[in-house]
Amino acid sequence: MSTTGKSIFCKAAVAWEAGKELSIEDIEVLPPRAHEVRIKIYYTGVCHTDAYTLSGVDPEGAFPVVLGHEGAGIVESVGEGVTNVKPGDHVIALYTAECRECKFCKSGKTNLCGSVRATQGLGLMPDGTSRFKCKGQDLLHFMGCSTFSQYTVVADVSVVAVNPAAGMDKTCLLGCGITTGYGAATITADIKPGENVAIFGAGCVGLSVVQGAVEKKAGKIIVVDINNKKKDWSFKFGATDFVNPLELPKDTAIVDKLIEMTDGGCDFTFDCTGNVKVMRNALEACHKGWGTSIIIGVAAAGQEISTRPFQLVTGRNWRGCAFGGVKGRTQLPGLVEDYMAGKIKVEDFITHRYPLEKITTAFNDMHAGDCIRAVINMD
Ligand SMILES: NC(=O)C1=CN([C@@H]2O[C@H](COP(=O)(O)OP(=O)(O)OC[C@H]3O[C@@H](n4cnc5c(N)ncnc54)[C@H](OP(=O)(O)O)[C@@H]3O)[C@@H](O)[C@H]2O)C=CC1
Ligand SMILES: N[C@@H](CCC(=O)N[C@@H](CSC=O)C(=O)NCC(=O)O)C(=O)O
Ligand SMILES: [Zn+2]
Ligand SMILES: [Zn+2]
Repeated sequence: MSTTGKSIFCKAAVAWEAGKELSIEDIEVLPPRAHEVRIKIYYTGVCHTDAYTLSGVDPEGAFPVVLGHEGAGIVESVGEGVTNVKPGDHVIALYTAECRECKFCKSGKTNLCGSVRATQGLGLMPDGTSRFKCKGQDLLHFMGCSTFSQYTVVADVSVVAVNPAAGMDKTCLLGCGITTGYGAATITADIKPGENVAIFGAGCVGLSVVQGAVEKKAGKIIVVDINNKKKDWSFKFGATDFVNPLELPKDTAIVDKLIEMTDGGCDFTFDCTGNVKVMRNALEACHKGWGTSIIIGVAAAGQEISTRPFQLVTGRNWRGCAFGGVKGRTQLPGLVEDYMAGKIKVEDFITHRYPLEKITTAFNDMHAGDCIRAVINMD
């Protein structure tokens, strides 16, 4: 029997309060309105940003909410006026929308899109309402995706159809972590052959920067991580060097070590930790005159970055990117093809797999240090 135009009742992991475990609930998912798409989510990754928001340190965090933003599924139904996807399409949800009509989209300078960002940040659909109900109350959406639900509703600008031959347990990871790191190296930095790079933090995002740096034929690809378990992972993805700052001699700072290893500093550094002290080190490890440090990590409310202005006066550049600078609707299908052609590793990032009921275990795994990505089977 068709579900089009009707509510769907399904399971979702609900975050009722900051700092509390997710709870598996029966929820109601309302039908998509105009320019909205309802998706049956098959798989979702668990990104550190989900844990960050659940912990309560996200200035935009609001509850109760259905978290999750790294999901792949199949379109169940669409609202009036949707032309970019249709029922049956295999899709990836996009937390960085692409409307192709706003000032940002038309600028050619950024992948950020202004079309739905304001309501997205409030946890609402573009018309200011929610499509989720549970126990008599509305649940908020998250990052325009809410992939920790068996069904979700997203704006049409926040979804892209991809090759249906690609396994959704893999393509879900292209919805955030892998694309973010790979795009940061290949699009935002656009590393040139021989350039030296340092990546701080070897999680899914950092290792994906490594993968992108290898693709761009970087010179030295130095991973900096305080966890020695990340050494083998770094070399597996193509790093040339691994440095644990906690193991340097007492009088050697990580910045000095990197400057020495790269004959004056790195061409590019990437923060993939969200730690503002690390961000400063990453900037100061850049080569005088031209080095660029790219902030990817997300820092807690109240955290600020600082350095001596002289670091910038003397030609270092400080910037950042969201989703690696990748335009989701335009570029993500191509990344899926690259994965299918064996040009981008995806399976290698999956260290844990769980059913929806075990999603809290996936959150706990993230803090244990040996989890790169956990993939949740939503079925
Ligand atoms: N800008 C964007 O678009 C996006 C941003 N993010 C953000 O990127 C960051 C990385 O995400 P993800 O890869 O999933 O996270 P992970 O936690 O998996 O990776 C972070 C890594 O950094 C290591 N680390 C922690 N502190 C330090 C330190 N002081 N010096 C060096 N290494 C350190 C961690 O070690 P340990 O294993 O011991 O914890 C871990 O290996 C997060 O802040 C996330 O929120 C994620 C996706 C998109
Ligand atoms: N809500 C936080 C900021 C969180 C943040 O920076 N998110 C990244 C993506 S992280 C993915 O895992 C992002 O895309 N930022 C750009 C955006 O428009 O949100 C806060 O308020 O500090
Ligand atoms: Zn993410
Ligand atoms: Zn736009």
